[in-house]
Amino acid sequence: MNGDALPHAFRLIVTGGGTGGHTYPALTAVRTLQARLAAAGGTLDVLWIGTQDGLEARVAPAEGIAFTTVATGKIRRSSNPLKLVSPANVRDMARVPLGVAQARKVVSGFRPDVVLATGGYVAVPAGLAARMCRRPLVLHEQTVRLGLANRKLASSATRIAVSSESTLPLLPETMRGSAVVTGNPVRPEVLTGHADKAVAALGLDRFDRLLPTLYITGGAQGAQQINDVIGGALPWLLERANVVHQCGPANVEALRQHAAALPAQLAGRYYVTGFVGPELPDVLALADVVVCRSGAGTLAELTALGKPAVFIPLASSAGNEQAHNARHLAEAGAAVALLGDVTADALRDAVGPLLTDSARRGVMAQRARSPSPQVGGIQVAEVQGEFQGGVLVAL
Ligand SMILES: CC(=O)N[C@H]1[C@@H](OP(=O)(O)OP(=O)(O)OC[C@H]2O[C@@H](n3ccc(=O)[nH]c3=O)[C@H](O)[C@@H]2O)O[C@H](CO)[C@@H](O)[C@@H]1O
Repeated sequence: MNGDALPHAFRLIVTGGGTGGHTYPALTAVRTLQARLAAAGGTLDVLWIGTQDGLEARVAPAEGIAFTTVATGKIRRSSNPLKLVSPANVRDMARVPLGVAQARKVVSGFRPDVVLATGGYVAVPAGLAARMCRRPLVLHEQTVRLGLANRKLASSATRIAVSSESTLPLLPETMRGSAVVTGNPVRPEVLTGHADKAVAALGLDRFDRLLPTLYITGGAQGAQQINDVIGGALPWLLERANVVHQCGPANVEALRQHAAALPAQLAGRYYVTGFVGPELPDVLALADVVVCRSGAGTLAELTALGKPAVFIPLASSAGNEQAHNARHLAEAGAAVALLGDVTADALRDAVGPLLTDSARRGVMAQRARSPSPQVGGIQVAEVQGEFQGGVLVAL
């Protein structure tokens, strides 16, 4: 089956989530499929299997997508084998069979034409249930190396959609024939934001429009490391830029208190929020420079838009995936990568020239956007996520 020859009434179970990097590609695939079927006079019946505390629990219902949960077990990675058998890991592992049993009931009741899994812990029980119920299982991988959930599911999958050519040689040999390079789908609205709408929606009227705007984002949960580094550089940054700081829902209060000590003029240029919801495209349009982690979703969005970025990768991400992403975009002149322990001084040195020199920003933006040949393991064009409907080719 492919995206051009879908049945009239299509039944899809989509599973994946926890973070934005797994949730938004699933959402984009669902929406694209809905639109394609509607255009052909068909219908999509879709059910999302997620977790109650993941981002998908908010995103799916808000999009009118039927949503259900199953038990999941989070595996805390560690280089120390003793930590792998920690009480928390043992307890969580015990939840996996329960999750599989629950997911099996859901899958056999719904009878999907396909189960699409985009990663995150919840994808494991739902993906295993697909195999048990003999339903086709399609995986989507956002990063160059397979994430933990997709590694667990690889032998059960019918097809795997990957975001980069560079993933193909890394796949288990038995999977290579069923792999298809689709890119990492980016929500289309991310590419069409308006700066003025962000100012109106977030009440940024005290921002100084003669100054550039810096968007700082730590991902859906925020990033303590980024918050700490920004805290150390804040007055200095606010003398040179307006700052929108997405810090994670748990950190908002502490950061607002910290900001209360700023002089009034600088405080007016600082907007702090836990999570950026539907305004994200407009905030990205407003941003002249972005400071962020280098997860695959953020990377796909920033390169598609051509935004100058300073990456502070998550040091412990699987196989140092984020450091790999950051380093290779930096080598292409498309970003600055701050690796290891990052100080406020290092941040000032990286961000300062970008804030004061718009020509420099322009060159970096151009390099981020331009399709380039292989850049040390990541093809910039492929992570741009232009291929919105790509995942459908794998169905
Ligand atoms: C800690 C961890 O395991 N990180 C992984 C996770 O990234 P994680 O999900 O943390 O980050 P990504 O950069 O992949 O995606 C974040 C997504 O959330 C959106 N967003 C974020 C904040 C906000 O306030 N509003 C909002 O909409 C971003 O625009 C983006 O679309 O999955 C990625 C894709 O498999 C991996 O590359 C990362 O290594």
